[in-house]
Amino acid sequence: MEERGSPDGDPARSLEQAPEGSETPIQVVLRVRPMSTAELRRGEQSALHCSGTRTLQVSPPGGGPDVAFRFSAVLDGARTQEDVFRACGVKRLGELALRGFSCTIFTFGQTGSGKTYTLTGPPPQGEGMPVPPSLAGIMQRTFAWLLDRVQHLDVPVTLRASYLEIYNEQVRDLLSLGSPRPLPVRWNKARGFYVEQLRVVEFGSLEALMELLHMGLSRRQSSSHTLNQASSRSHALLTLYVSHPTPQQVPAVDPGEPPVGGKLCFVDLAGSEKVAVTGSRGQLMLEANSINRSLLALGHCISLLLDPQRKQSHIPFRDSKLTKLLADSLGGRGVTLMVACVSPSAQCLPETLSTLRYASRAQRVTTRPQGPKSPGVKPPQQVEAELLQLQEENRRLRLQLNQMQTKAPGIHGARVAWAQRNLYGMLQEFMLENERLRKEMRQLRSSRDLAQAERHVLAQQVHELQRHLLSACSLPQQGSASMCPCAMGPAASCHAQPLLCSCCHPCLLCRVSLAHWACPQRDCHVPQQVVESRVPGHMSLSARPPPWVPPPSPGSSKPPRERNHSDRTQTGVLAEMLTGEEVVPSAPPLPTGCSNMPLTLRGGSGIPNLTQRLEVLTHQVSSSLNLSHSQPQPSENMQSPGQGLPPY
Ligand SMILES: Nc1ncnc2c1ncn2[C@@H]1O[C@H](COP(=O)(O)OP(=O)(O)OP(=O)(O)O)[C@@H](O)[C@H]1O
Repeated sequence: MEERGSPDGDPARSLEQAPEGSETPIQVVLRVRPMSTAELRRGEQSALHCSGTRTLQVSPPGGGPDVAFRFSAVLDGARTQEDVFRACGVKRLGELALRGFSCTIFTFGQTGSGKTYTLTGPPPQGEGMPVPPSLAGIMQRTFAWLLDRVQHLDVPVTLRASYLEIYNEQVRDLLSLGSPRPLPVRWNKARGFYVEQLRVVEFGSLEALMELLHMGLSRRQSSSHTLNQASSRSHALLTLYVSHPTPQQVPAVDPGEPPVGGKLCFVDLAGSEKVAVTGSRGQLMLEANSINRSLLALGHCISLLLDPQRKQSHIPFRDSKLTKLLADSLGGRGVTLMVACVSPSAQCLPETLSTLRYASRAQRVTTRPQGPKSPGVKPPQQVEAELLQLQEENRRLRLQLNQMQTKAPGIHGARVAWAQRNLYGMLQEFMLENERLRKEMRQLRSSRDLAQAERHVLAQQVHELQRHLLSACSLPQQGSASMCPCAMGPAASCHAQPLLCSCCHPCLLCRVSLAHWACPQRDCHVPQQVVESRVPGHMSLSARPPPWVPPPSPGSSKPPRERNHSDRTQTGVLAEMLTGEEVVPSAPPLPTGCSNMPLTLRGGSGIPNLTQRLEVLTHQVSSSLNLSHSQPQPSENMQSPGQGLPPY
């Protein structure tokens, strides 16, 4: 006979004997339920035989060698609920939880194999018909034992409970105040996987805890199918948190977080099922698929946990909510008991063999149980030693700090000096320059306004004088030769001719060439007004030669002042404002007095030119008026052109 498994008695005993943190195998108890009424009615035969208290023999229906499976405990259908409770060593697990360990009891098996019955007893037969105490499951018995045990403890114990189900891969709070809603499963280093916002309820009596249990059971998803009239369609996890609220205990990190301490978790897994056998359709089939998937993920994790090398690397606990929440129980620091449930019927043998293999693998998985991290009361010698160690560390750190401070001033002072020299100095320079630029800007604006006003007045005066001059020149001269409109002399007979010599510049006022007296063809000159009216494409005003620039005063021995940068900047800005032309601000000083080079209007020279022209025009007007009144001979009154108008 082939024998599998390596159980070793009481599931919690190995932990009692082994030191904390050592490799501890998952304990597996096998329970074979009695043949159900339906199975007996169908005349099905039993294929399982218990051999002793720890071995199960499987006899294939078609003959062949028996296969034996060995577990921590094997319980046949004749065993009572109390027998199961004792055989599982749940009291020892409860003691470990009180000491701060994290303990898990989970049932596993085919649908209808008796998992829920084992944990919570048979379902109530109706309203107001409580389950007889003799049929109470592991959970009720553990609750009763725990509450009794706590009352006899010397230290106060706080008990809390949470209850959730994983239904179609969603975590739902079975103790929620409102209707259950999906809750997220999170992970952090300190807690591992946990359900966020899960309600944790404190209880102080067995009745209160039973109420919580019934509340959860009534909310849990269940349906009827071929193999089970009240089949659980979800995995259910009820957790009891045990803590000792002593002054030494580290307070909980979050208000909603269970206090640091031990816990005892009861997991009622939904049963694996073959939908072809159970006849599940629609929603039932969806539920069955979800259940089977999560059980497959659990089996996969268990298989990988058997490989020591894989165990060190990666176990896919994240593949399902179930494996996430069982991660610590299977591969972490918990103490775990698995109760595998099977049907004795030969018709269920394939599923039963699957469960047995599953359970055999599971009992080879080991965990490293760890107790609470919160420190207990330390002996005085240890406290004294730690105190001395801390004092020494404190002295050493102070010394290091002093050394750093003695070195620091040089570095610190140099940095401050650098900052003062550079940053603060730069800041001051910028502020001064800004102030200077603001002042210069104010001056420029005021100069610009003055220049614009002056220019406007002068332009008006020029216009007025021009009008006077033209009207004076057009007066009829009886008995004498008619005067040239430029008032330089009598009008030449050529005024009637249309051509104007190209070397001559026109008079600004009468448009007659101002150099006609020097021109060999001056007899052919005509007033510019006549030319403008006769010649298309004549020169526009803007295209005419620029105004005159006054020469330096001959009597002045003072050399022209060298313009500095500010002057040039000011001049440039003014010129741009006045002419609209771009002027290079860094232009060299103007070549004043140079009459034979073409002049262009440059900045501030516009205003003196205009003033000069005004003076000349005023003189011309008065001369013209005098001439027209006294009718002098042209030869007598001919003035030197150089004395009349300034050259261009
Ligand atoms: N040891 C037992 N003694 C008497 N009746 C039992 C025993 N185990 C299970 N039963 C009965 O068998 C039926 C199925 O049991 P149970 O609901 O616990 O199975 P299950 O494994 O939880 O199924 P599912 O996975 O579908 O929820 C129930 O009617 C239950 O009362």
